[in-house]
Amino acid sequence: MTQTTPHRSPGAGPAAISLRDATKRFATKSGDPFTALRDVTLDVAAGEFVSIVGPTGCGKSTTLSLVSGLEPASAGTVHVHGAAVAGIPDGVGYMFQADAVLPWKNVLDNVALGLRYRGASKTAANERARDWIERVGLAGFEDRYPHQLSGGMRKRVAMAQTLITEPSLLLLDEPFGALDVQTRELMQDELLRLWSGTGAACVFVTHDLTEAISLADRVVVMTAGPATVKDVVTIDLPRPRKVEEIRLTPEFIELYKQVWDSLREEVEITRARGASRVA
Ligand SMILES: Nc1ncnc2c1ncn2[C@@H]1O[C@H](COP(=O)(O)OP(=O)(O)OP(=O)(O)O)[C@@H](O)[C@H]1O
Repeated sequence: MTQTTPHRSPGAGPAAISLRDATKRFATKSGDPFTALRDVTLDVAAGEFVSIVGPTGCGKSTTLSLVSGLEPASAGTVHVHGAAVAGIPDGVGYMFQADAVLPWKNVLDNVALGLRYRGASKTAANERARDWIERVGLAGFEDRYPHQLSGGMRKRVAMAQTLITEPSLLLLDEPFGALDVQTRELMQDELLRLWSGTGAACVFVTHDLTEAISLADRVVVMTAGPATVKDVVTIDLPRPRKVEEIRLTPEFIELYKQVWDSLREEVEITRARGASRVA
């Protein structure tokens, strides 16, 4: 189950993302730096889907911040497509739990936004946006504003908004966390459908082990904070996957046990710390 570093699929191509002993310390008011992440070593290949799970507050989002260039590493290295990360690398697409759709723009303008920022003409951007709106199942809703859409529909807009720029790195931070269970499963299937064949390296942070396993080629289990990689579990389930079906298979249940066995200890450590703080 556990691989030795660097954590990487056998036979995979050159790493799209490569962290080596990446450590992140934040300055604090007391003057003592707070270590959020320590010695994280991880490779993600182009076209690979990696889920990151770990106890609450351990440093999962911070890992994404290092890859996206939002935060510099305090020690160690972070490379994207072979180049050291300094600022936001080209080709990064980000999706968070909170919608990034702009309430004052309609669906068409929201989806076209990324291309417009990159200098595409309105006609060209709108044409591509209409295509993506169709791909995410929202044809006919181009003129609607975000408040006129359901949570799942807004998530579809966010997906189209992210994918229209054809990112080579897709960083997803609990993107479906706020959705009801049925919509969430639907969106997971949609994400796999839209991502498959794009060649994008995908890093997906979630608290939900079922979601992590259903989507990924590998699940990275992080330790209690400051987080480092504890285990990497290879998810050798066939693709294409239908998430609601694959979850019922004995292979899936076995993988779930493996991931949970690894994670449980870290969750207990985190809970014990929380209890000692309020004792
Ligand atoms: N800018 C910052 N300044 C100081 N501390 C920070 C900063 N960003 C994150 N932290 C701290 O770093 C630790 C890791 O945070 P992070 O958000 O990466 O955890 P997480 O695993 O994504 O959390 P969750 O599971 O709750 O989503 C936390 O203790 C957090 O308070």
